[in-house]
Amino acid sequence: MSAFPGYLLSSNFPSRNAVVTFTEDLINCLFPMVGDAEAYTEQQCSANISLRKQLTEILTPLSKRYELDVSAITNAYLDELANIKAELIEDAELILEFDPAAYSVEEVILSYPGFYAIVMYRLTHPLYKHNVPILPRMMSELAHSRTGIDINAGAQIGCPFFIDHGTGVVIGETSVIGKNVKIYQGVTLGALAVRKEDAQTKRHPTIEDNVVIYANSTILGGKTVIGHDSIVGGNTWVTESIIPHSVVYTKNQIVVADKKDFTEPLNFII
Ligand SMILES: CC(=O)OC[C@H](N)C(=O)O
Repeated sequence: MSAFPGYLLSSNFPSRNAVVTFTEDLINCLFPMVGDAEAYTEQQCSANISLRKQLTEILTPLSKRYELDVSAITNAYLDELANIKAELIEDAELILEFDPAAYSVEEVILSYPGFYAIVMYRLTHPLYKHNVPILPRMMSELAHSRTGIDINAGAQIGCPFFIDHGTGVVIGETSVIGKNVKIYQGVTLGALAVRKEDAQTKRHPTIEDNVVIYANSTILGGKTVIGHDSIVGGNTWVTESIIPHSVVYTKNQIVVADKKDFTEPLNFII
């Protein structure tokens, strides 16, 4: 009988509880009214004493297994929080501006699952860029389990970004999304083929600025580009690039692209 792999007994990994606490504290520092506002004063958060300690405690055991400069990563990450917060406020304001069912930016911040998923994405992406293993995935899967929205920390997502309703949204690791993009529940930005040997290649689509993708549409492939200012209608299957200013939708099970009400570029039937 083969022995169990040693990692099962290793203490070199972050505990789930530590990751949940770190995540909650991060969010409470960015948006004190989400948690216990009095416990997270601006002063405390700018000092980041507790966050620094927590991140160091999470990364130190990982650094025994992976090459990580714990203090450089921790400093760089905490320095990034102010920019992350500024971007998130822009995201929340776009949601308020675009969703007729949103009545205040506070409502968006406190309640929208799409906003929560974007918060977690913006908090995990810098960790991914610093080549931190496991932690960003644990955080994004926490958001996935809470919202049904699966955004891989490796995706590159511009600001502002809007996800409405959100359940079932999947945004793959090598997706690139421009500014001012809006997506609805069930949208998949996925790979055309799932092969382990493609791990280092761009497998997921590029969505340019000002695109809207309505519910349950699936856009696949690393070379697939949805041109800026386009609309992808609900339930549409797209595996080829779409030129800017298109409207793409499914009609009688056939995908067609029509001319949008713009003066320039012509559209085409695919
Ligand atoms: C979203 C998606 O295409 O997932 C498939 C696989 N995990 C990959 O990243 O390629």
